[in-house]
Amino acid sequence: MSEPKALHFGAGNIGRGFIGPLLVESGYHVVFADVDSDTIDKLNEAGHYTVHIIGDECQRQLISSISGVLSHNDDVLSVFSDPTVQLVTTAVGPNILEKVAPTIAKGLQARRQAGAGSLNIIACENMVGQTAQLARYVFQYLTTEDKSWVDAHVGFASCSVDCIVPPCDPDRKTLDVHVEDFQEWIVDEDALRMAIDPKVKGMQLTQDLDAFVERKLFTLNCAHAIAAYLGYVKRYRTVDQATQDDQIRDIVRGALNECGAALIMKHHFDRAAHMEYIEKILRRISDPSLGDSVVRVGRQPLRKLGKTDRLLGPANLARKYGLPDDNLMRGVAAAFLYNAEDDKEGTELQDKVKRSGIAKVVEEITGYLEGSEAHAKIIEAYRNLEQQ
Ligand SMILES: NC(=O)C1=CN([C@@H]2O[C@H](COP(=O)(O)OP(=O)(O)OC[C@H]3O[C@@H](n4cnc5c(N)ncnc54)[C@H](O)[C@@H]3O)[C@@H](O)[C@H]2O)C=CC1
Ligand SMILES: O=P(O)(O)OC[C@H]1O[C@](O)(CO)[C@@H](O)[C@@H]1O
Repeated sequence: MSEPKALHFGAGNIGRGFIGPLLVESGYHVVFADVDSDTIDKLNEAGHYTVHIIGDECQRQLISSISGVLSHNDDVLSVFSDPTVQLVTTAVGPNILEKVAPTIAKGLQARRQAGAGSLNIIACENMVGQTAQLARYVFQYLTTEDKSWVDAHVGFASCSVDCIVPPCDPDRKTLDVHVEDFQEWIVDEDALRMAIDPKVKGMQLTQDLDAFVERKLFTLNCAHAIAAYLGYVKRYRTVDQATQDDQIRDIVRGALNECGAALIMKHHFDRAAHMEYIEKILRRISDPSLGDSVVRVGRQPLRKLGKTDRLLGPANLARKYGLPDDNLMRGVAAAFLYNAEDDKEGTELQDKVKRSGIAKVVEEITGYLEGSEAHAKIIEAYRNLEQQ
């Protein structure tokens, strides 16, 4: 039997640092598909790279059994037609799913024509229901005949993916990556079309994905985003520097307690275990050895201000249960001040504020009407932060 393969879109930090290594360790040959030709050339020329695991002892892991294809040419279609490829993953960024969908649709069509059998697809992006969203995009490009084949043969499984992989070499002179030693990948078992074989080390399957996704996005990503946005306002460079600031740390911890109370109510999490989870996350994001910049963690503020994303998602949940939300609202307010250089969404947000005024923009983005209690809290926090 030939070596099993997995096709992974996005040879970036999480692709090279987390998803790729787990697949390789589990016995897969990983074909990375990316738009960046330089990265693809390097992957094919070197055939390996090193993952540096940041922890008490810095460990190294050599990743081989890898290759690369450009994601926008026909080579990637022949990977879809290969029956030894039974798993396709992505880590390209939530806003890019729409762009990879036509290629995935063509790939699935090629697979059907080649009679290469069933397949599972798992998008590993930080958002609620990322693979279901990808499936909706893909279906727009399928014929009726292809749609019924895909329905019967392709599993689109959403997941929660948690491992901090800060960029260690933004210019990608080397393919090496630095990753933290915490790893969690939880996949919706019910959405798989076939068993994942070989099993992927470290991949947990669940029938209760929503609880895991909200626990992670509304805790790790919420804390991270609030620390990054408040850190940006106070001109800290890294998230760990921001969390050393007592005022920021209190707001982040307060926000996690507010959201934690709501998550415990909704998902019936064990309170003590959830409190431990919060503490662990505060320790993780405060680790100076990650050197994670506030501009990486805060990138794309409009996406992060989405109604089900890491800031408004927890704020809405707390409000739904009539629970305190003051710290969450401070985090939301800080996001409205984000204007990092080279961040198109930051620029777009600040242009909107200049054109329409903060009150209108808060109403438009959050859905909280001017004059409501929630809206007033955000504006008050925004005005206070503006003074800093
Ligand atoms: N870095 C991290 O610690 C974590 C990231 N994530 C999620 O993983 C996703 C990727 O994040 P990172 O790896 O940090 O970003 P990144 O920017 O390092 O990697 C994204 C990769 O996608 C590639 N790409 C862009 N457009 C593409 C296209 N049309 N087709 C194929 N490849 C394309 C880029 O060239 C780049 O190599 C995001 O959704 C993020 O939220 C999730 C958990 C952890
Ligand atoms: O990747 P995004 O969604 O832009 O957000 C950055 C976040 O993702 C992570 O990289 C990993 O979950 C976190 O470090 C951070 O909260």
